[in-house]
Amino acid sequence: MNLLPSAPLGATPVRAMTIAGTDSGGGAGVAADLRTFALSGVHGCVAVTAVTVQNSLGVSAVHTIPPEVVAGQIRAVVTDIGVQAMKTGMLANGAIIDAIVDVAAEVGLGRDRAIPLVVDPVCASMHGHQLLAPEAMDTLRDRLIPIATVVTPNLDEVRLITGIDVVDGDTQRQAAVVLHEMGAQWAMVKGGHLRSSPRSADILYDGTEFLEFEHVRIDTPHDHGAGDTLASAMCSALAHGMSVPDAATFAKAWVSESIRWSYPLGKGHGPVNPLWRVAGP
Ligand SMILES: Nc1ncnc2c1ncn2[C@@H]1O[C@H](COP(=O)(O)OP(=O)(O)O)[C@@H](O)[C@H]1O
Ligand SMILES: Cc1ncc(COP(=O)(O)OP(=O)(O)O)c(N)n1
Repeated sequence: MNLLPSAPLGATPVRAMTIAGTDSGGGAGVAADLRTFALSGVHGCVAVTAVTVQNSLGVSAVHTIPPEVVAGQIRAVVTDIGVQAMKTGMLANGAIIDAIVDVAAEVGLGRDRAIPLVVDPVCASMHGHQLLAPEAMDTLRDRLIPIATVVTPNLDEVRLITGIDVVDGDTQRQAAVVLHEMGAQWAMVKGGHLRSSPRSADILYDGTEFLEFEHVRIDTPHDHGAGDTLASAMCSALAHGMSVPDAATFAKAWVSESIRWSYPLGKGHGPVNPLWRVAGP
């Protein structure tokens, strides 16, 4: 695959910010995003939204950060360091989403503004633990999705956001149309959960054409953090100035390799592994 360039040693790299939760097991959330940012030539900045007590078996507790502290982290970074792209992951509740959307208008974040925004609408962990309060769904739909440069739901998230039960390529495309109509500039509907298919195919749509990104389904239980890794790779590519379709091509290849080289960790699901990028023989 084509890799993204790193800045010469001593020079300031491009910057991106993740607005997301922490995973104490290090597999998903902020930890996953920072791994992908660093390995794709991007200096990663962080706005923490929540701390999760999490391991390979699941999430057992969540502590949320006050909305004004989330907004403060974003404002502090944009006004000093400057970023070329941002992504959201776990946002925990509607008040945090409101704070992000409000500060986004102030700092020029979102579609048709200076800083592109990848929205990974994380609602629950792979074990079913809630990572977004159900009452925040309207705020996600009505306020955050309309400022997304790209929104990247998995099929469970698609069902919660659009009510569409994706069972094949046709329903996957229907869901992409609805997400675009909700205001996202591009919708990428991920097909990782269509487990009966021998290929894992994601559909990208911008209101005019459907683009498909697919890879043979890799047989592994160690896929924790796959969604975060796809979205952060897309964010890195956008920070480097790539178009959304080119960023999606990069991100799909990046996450596929990272799933291929995932490893066991703990007693449950291990993480996907972007360290293939630097691993030696
Ligand atoms: N077993 C797999 N083999 C190859 N690609 C996969 C596999 N599982 C997921 N993917 C890809 O990983 C990315 C994350 O997908 P998905 O599992 O649907 O999201 P999430 O991790 O948010 O639940 C997508 O690009 C998807 O196609
Ligand atoms: C803190 C935190 N953020 C996000 C997730 C979800 O990770 P994701 O890659 O979307 O999916 P799973 O690995 O849970 O399938 C998380 N678990 N924790």
